[in-house]
Amino acid sequence: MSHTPILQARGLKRHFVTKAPFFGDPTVVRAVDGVDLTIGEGETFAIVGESGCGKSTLARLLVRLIEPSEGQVAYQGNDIGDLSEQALRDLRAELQFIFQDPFSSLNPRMTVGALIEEPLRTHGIGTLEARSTAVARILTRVGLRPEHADRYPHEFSGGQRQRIGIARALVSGPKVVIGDEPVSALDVSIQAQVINILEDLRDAFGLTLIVIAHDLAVIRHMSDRVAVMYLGKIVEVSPTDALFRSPAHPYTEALLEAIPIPTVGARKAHVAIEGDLPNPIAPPSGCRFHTRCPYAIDTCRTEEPVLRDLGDGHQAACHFAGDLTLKRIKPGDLRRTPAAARRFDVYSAARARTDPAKTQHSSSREEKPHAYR
Ligand SMILES: Nc1ncnc2c1ncn2[C@@H]1O[C@H](COP(=O)(O)OP(=O)(O)OP(=O)(O)O)[C@@H](O)[C@H]1O
Repeated sequence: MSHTPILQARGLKRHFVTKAPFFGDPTVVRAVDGVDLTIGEGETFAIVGESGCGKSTLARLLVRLIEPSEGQVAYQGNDIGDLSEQALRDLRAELQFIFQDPFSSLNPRMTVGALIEEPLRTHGIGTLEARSTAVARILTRVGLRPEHADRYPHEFSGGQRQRIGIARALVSGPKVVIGDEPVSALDVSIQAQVINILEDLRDAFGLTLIVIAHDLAVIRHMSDRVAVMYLGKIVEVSPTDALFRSPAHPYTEALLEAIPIPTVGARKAHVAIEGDLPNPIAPPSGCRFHTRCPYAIDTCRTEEPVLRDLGDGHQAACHFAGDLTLKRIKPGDLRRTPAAARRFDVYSAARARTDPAKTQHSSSREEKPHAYR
């Protein structure tokens, strides 16, 4: 990553303590459980993962909409945990959020003009006249008209309301914008328009964009780098092309295999990842993905893999992530081609190095049905 760092998280955790309704001890949900990341100025950084893996919590921690249980976030090199009230208010103007649901995030009793102007008023930016000029200008930038300022949100379609949400987020001239599923509530036909607007504004204003999306096609299209989250941790982070070309973590591989094949008239091959997301109250030992991973060996059940550097900014937290060739081998491959059989031998040898107890049982692994098919 050649960009200057703009946001950095170190050892970031957010554990939600929920009280038991009647009896019993409170439970602790480890929503974000030790995240380190660096986001560069001007880059579009995506966060993906199944529902409940901690994406929204991480995004809220990055802009201090919620407080961490542990760890730090630095914006332009300064810890945002130590800010005074005033400095925090100034920070809020620079780090803005676009919410998923344009219906509930806009106050229905305020005109569109008042809604878009609100962040400027809150941060004491500009005179009344300058603010109304800024509102008219940003309305035009998002493809609406200045006279729309006098109308109310219910008079607009879903796509237009999301444009209003974007205008509201951008009017104060932020440096970082976080979109939490910014298009997933919209019709597919409208999604591309809203994405185009976001990309235009990003390029025009040199924004750093952090996008949370479950739609991998959106992410592939928009982002420079992707972080994959699983149960509160980042398990892979990579430039987008490399992630889609050669995922290094079995969870990423499973997410990619779950993408429907967009062939007209064909039945969609929508493959779900086997099993449910384990409860973040008691995450599995060792590698948190081992309970659903078709490659798991004993080591995976006991030793937690750390994010390892694979070169060119690609990192993955998997005991096998060092050799991407090995990662592509699936048990079923053995029965298909001699080349695949040879690769399987290499794979078994690598497993033996990591987990000698498993060497003599490698053939039994062939019988295990592949979890992603
Ligand atoms: N305020 C809260 N109190 C208790 N638990 C919470 C709270 N907010 C989030 N959680 C829990 O933390 C975990 C992570 O939630 P989070 O919303 O960050 O996940 P997510 O990946 O963004 O999911 P989604 O895609 O569904 O929004 C979930 O188990 C969720 O139930």
